[in-house]
Amino acid sequence: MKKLLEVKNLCKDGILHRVSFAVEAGEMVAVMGPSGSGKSTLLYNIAGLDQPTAGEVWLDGTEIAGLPEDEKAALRLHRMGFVFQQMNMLSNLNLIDNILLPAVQAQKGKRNKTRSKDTLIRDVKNWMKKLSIEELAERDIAQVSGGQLQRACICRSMINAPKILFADEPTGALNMSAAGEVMDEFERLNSAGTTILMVTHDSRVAARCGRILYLLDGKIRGELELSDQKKQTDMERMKCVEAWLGKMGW
Ligand SMILES: Nc1ncnc2c1ncn2[C@@H]1O[C@H](COP(=O)(O)OP(=O)(O)OP(=O)(O)O)[C@@H](O)[C@H]1O
Repeated sequence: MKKLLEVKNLCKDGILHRVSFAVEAGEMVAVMGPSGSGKSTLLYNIAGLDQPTAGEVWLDGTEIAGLPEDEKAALRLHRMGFVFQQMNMLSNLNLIDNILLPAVQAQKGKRNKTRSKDTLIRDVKNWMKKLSIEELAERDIAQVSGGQLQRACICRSMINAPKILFADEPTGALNMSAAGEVMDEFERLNSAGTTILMVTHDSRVAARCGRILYLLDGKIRGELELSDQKKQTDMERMKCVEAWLGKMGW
């Protein structure tokens, strides 16, 4: 399989210490580790939302960390999707306009508009339908549940067909059933070919990924491969993850 993301000796102030790993196209990988171990910092530095102090981040053949800010922003818009616990939706826009926004931004400045406004709206509605929130298009973001809002964030993150989706505690603010639904969506996206790198505290969530990286004090201390255990039940996979986390000192 082709390496889509390659992180080489990434350092950030005193937080990350020469972190190296790769993610292949089509993988769904979780990053776990104790609070303060540097998981969010790792995600932000990989995704170009923060500037590493040293090291390289290669996405699909482009080194991101050394790029000027405007080029990084363009890469984020066109090739990356983001789903965060805080969700970062704009409160002055309704649900559909929040999802539409990055799609409209991606068309700006393009001499040959690849998607007309009607096409963009159709694409947004298609995503909302896929994630069962099409009835909520006109609602304010304060008028939907946490799970529905997180599904809207997933629509927004997918609207420009990213190469990779970054998620920081995407189920952190959700109850168990909403978290399960959000994970169902991630699994569907991953099965359809989207590569996903997510930070989670939840072993139930991590057990649904193909691989888990364990971060401690800003270093990767272990890795658990789960892709060969697809035939196991969710409960068996979770037990396997919890046993491994126990060995890692979780
Ligand atoms: N902007 C910042 N400036 C300075 N230190 C920071 C900053 N952001 C985070 N830190 C520190 O870096 C360390 C790692 O933080 P980070 O948020 O990456 O950890 P985490 O593993 O994601 O934690 P949690 O699981 O609690 O979200 C912590 O000690 C934190 O206090």
